[in-house]
Amino acid sequence: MTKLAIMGAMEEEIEPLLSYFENVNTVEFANNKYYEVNYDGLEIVIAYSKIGKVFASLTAATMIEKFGCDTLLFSGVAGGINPELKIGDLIIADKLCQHDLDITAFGHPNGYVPGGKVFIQTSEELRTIAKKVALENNLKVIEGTIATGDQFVHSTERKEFIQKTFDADALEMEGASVAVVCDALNIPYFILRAISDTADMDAGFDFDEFLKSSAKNSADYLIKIVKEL
Ligand SMILES: Nc1ncnc2c(CN3C[C@H](CCSCCOCCO)[C@@H](O)C3)c[nH]c12
Repeated sequence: MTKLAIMGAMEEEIEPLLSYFENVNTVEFANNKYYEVNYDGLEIVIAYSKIGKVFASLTAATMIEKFGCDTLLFSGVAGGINPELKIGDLIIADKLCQHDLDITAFGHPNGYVPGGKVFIQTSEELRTIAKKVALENNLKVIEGTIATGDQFVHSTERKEFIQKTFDADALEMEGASVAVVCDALNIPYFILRAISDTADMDAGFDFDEFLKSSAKNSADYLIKIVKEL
């Protein structure tokens, strides 16, 4: 029987998800709160990690190791790189990388450390379900590469570095760390984001303006996917 982890990074990213559920049991653990719900017989644990790769790794590992989740879905917002991605648009990650992981001084590529890999692939099965749901609901969704780093990107220069180095379509601060954890623990995972800004000089203003509406776009689509699991 599947036990599902649904994760975001910010409270604003899981608030629209929690609104779908009643009878929520809250478990406090490791300076965080984990919300247990039951949905059509499906056991689900929902949490927001707090911002950045370290918090996201802790939450993903906790949901799997402590709560026993065997599938992990992430819902949230992202900065758009691919010009096809407008604010509010949805992107599903087929693979993820860490744009700020850098030991190039030793001849290694950006995003690589020994024992790791630059790109980590998400679950093809979950992506297939998601694309079917998008088709059935007439939702425009892009599938692409998401780059993760511990910085809010708000400059064309950094955005272009990430695009050129990783051919990334969008960027954020948690997805690749969730990917490393799920890949190591052999847990199928799915990373969904809606665009809140385009990671350039206007990013901060756009983020503030579109966080809530984009987080809802992602959450509403994710719930439709959950119903198919
Ligand atoms: N351009 C961008 N660069 C990097 N990441 C993103 C993302 C994705 N999420 C949103 C959030 C931004 C962190 S700061 C939020 C403001 O906090 C305000 C609290 O005072 C973090 O969890 C990553 C959207 N646009 C981005």
